[in-house]
Amino acid sequence: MLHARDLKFAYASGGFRLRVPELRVAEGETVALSGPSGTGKTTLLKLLAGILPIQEGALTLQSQDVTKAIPSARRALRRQQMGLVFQDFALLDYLTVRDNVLLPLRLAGELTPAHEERAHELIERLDLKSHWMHLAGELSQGERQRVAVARALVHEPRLVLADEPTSALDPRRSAVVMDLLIYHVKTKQAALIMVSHDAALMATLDRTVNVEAWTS
Ligand SMILES: Nc1ncnc2c1ncn2[C@@H]1O[C@H](COP(=O)(O)OP(=O)(O)OP(=O)(O)O)[C@@H](O)[C@H]1O
Repeated sequence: MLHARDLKFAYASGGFRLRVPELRVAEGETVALSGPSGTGKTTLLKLLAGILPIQEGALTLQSQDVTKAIPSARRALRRQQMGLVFQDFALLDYLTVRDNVLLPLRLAGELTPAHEERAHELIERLDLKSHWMHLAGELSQGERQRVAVARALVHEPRLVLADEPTSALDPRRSAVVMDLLIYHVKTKQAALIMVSHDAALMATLDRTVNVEAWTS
């Protein structure tokens, strides 16, 4: 599903350097990225998502070499094949929960009634049914985070990249989110790469990769 080899990345401001000798993630696999704060976990997720450019090394996604793919091709791949949950949730406050979940599909002209049905099911499963037509700007942080999870899963992506997707949630809702993510990966032969600082939560995934050794 994903193969990164000799990836190297540095921000223009200098200082931090990430070097990933090799990372392989198979279909149906769930992987936790661990390591102390500032070791590059979010940076690595952004490289894999194509939000940051690959400066050196090679990245293959579903047998497709995306190392030198142009930005529009990476955007299309991200939209169609990936589900992303980042720490800022990236919701539009002036849109409803429903419209936030469906917006990427609507903008791409790919929205179908089946997507709307799935969005509703996800929102119900995430205990947000009563908020379906509420504005995102009126939600708590935990509610916003769960909307971001629904948006990441609505199009049944092959690869889910999630940066601490339960950080704002109580234990019961964390468990619901983790169940949803893992169920998706296992039933659709997708893959999950997830940043976490929570040992109990990491233990629910197939394996943990410590990013610390890849940083200088
Ligand atoms: N846009 C940026 N420009 C310059 N440096 C950055 C930028 N974003 C992050 N960094 C730096 O890169 C390093 C790695 O940051 P990153 O957010 O990837 O770490 P992390 O392991 O995800 O941290 P945390 O666990 O605290 O979320 C840090 O030293 C950070 O200050």
